[in-house]
Amino acid sequence: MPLFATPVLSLKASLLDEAKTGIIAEYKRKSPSKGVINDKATVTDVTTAYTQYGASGISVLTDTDFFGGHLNDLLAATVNHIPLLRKDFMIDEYQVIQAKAYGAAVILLIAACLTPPEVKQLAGIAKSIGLEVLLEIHNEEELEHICNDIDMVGVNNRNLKTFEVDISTSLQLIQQIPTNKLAVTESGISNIDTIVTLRKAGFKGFLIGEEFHETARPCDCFCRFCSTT
Ligand SMILES: O=P(O)(O)OC[C@@H](O)[C@@H](O)c1c[nH]c2ccccc12
Repeated sequence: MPLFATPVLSLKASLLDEAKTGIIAEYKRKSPSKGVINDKATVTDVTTAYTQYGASGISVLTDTDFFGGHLNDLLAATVNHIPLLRKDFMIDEYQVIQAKAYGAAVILLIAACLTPPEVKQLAGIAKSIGLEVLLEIHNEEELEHICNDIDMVGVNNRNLKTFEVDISTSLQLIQQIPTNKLAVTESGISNIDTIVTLRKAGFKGFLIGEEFHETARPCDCFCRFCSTT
């Protein structure tokens, strides 16, 4: 079967499945805010454990400069039968096609990096090749970037300029996210109580990275979360 005709998994359906945790677990080597996060655990080991312990989806950073990731990390994660999000700064059609070729089910479009017409264009291309689209917003103005081809809206709790995280960003913006778009909350989630609060507010997806890398074995931290969510 030609690559582009192969069916992809749906992150949206997986997040709506109440038998699962709603967690999108991230594989991350380093970040501009924290420096080195994980330089030991391999992408295959970590993503396999995330899958086994009940993640609804997996986010793989493919940006090299800031996050130490690579497209081959995405490919390595495809050994698992789980929706994969390509986490990168997407600005070009080529990257969307590349995401599909390396096994992603979903792309991230960051409103802060794109104009509303650019979001529309890239989201349209993604949908035409069977990918889902997660639009990331940080503030009220960026709600303007939401268009038909967006499946999920992610509120990033991390301020891109100061790197500070504030969960109230999610709690405020959820009220204005259209009800036909699945709401995801991103960054700075470090305990189960926060998930409970955000779930009550209406979020169906919880994107978590750093917290799972607090030990040399990210799956141990994930396991602790999942036994109680
Ligand atoms: O590691 P955290 O604080 O749990 O955050 C994960 C994820 O939300 C974060 O990595 C992220 C959210 N949006 C991004 C855009 C680009 C790079 C990274 C990100």
